Amino acid sequence: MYFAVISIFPEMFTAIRDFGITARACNEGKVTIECINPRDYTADNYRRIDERPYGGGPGMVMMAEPLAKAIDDARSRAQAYGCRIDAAHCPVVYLSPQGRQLDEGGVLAMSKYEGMILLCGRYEGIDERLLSQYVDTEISIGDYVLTGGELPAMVVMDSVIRRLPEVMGDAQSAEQDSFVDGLLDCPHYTKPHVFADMPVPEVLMSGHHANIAKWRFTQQVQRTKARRPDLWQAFRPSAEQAAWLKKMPKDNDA
Ligand SMILES: NC(=O)c1ccc(N[C@@H]2CC[C@@H](O)C2)nc1
Repeated sequence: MYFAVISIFPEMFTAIRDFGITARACNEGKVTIECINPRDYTADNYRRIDERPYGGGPGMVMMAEPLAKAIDDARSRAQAYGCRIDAAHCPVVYLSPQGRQLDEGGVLAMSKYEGMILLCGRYEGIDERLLSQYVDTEISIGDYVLTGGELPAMVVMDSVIRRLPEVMGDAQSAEQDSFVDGLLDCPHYTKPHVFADMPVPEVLMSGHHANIAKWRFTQQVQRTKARRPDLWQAFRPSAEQAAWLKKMPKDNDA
């Protein structure tokens, strides 16, 4: 999968290109992340990419032209990579608090794209004419304002890359993540067997895989009910999960 990020701070993206699963996916050629700096598309000696806002007010606004040229270049790079560069296969995505809130369903949908061009703003934002002309969809990672779109862009790329079939090594581990089956994750334990006088729950030491699976599901149900009643309301159990729920002691229905 191809990602182009348009940002005046390309060095920030070492955070996902140089570490962990996302770095491995890049090194194995399963993912390409190209950083495109709008400053490289300016015509003046000062490499201006921002200007004072029309109508007055504080701060600066990012100018349309350098971003337009950067997006055009990103599209031709995506095409060279093999992407069809329409909105259905390789959308231009603007990260902003005005966007559609990112959730696991949206992540799964984005993991089907051939590529994505992620537009990262700074200052007070980007000239509206660039957004209306070039942006296919806006995404928000939450109802809060950040100094730039780079961290949201990395959140989007991280969550999408880990859902790519060719990247999910042990598919099970991704399946058991919070939200993937609509429930929060269960607790996890590893060595040592006793920590701070607390032993690991016996069932996990039993080697009885069916009991372990049931215990983990029960933990997910209890946690989801306690911490995210909204998720519990929306939860649609599989046939197997519905059977297990029926057998759960009443207190689990608290
Ligand atoms: N919640 C979010 O996903 C989010 C995205 C971007 C952002 N800030 C940038 C800086 C200027 C403008 O481009 C928007 N803040 C919050």
